[in-house]
Amino acid sequence: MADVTLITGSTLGGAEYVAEHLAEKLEDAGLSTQTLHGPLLEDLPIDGIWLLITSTHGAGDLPDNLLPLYEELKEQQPDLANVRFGAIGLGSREYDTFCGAVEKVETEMKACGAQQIGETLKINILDHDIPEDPAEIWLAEWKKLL
Ligand SMILES: Cc1cc2nc3c(=O)[nH]c(=O)nc-3n(C[C@H](O)[C@H](O)[C@H](O)COP(=O)(O)O)c2cc1C
Repeated sequence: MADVTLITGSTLGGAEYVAEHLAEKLEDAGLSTQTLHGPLLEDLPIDGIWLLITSTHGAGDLPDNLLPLYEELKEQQPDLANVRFGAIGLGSREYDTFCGAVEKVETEMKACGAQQIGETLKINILDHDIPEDPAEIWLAEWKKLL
């Protein structure tokens, strides 16, 4: 099992680029990683460390590729007491539902007993042309908490 499992939800690819960048940084720091774009529960280790990175679409909705996992968490309520997780959202302040998807995922992870490491980073793409930059800064602090 990898030290950190990165899980993405993305429609246009932005969250996937962020995940790939952060996976590289984690590997540089000597941690092993696995990156899964829109996995199902059965694809995931139910212990260890997850790093969830998702954009928001529709009106505060999850990207289509992360929706099945989110629904599994809601409906099956798997026991995630041995999972610790970090969370990053990509969104735009143009919307009232800024980063609504990552908030939903965070709530559901906690409802399943997972313990959050650090605070959720919400990246406003209007302020950051390159979302990898704030994500990398956040990661440097997050890594210290592992
Ligand atoms: C149709 C559409 C709806 C969106 N709705 C929201 C929203 O409700 N809240 C938000 O914070 N961002 C919203 N966004 C902004 C996206 O989350 C943002 O562009 C993000 O960088 C896309 O990342 P992705 O390439 O990983 O899908 C929306 C974007 C589009 C195109």
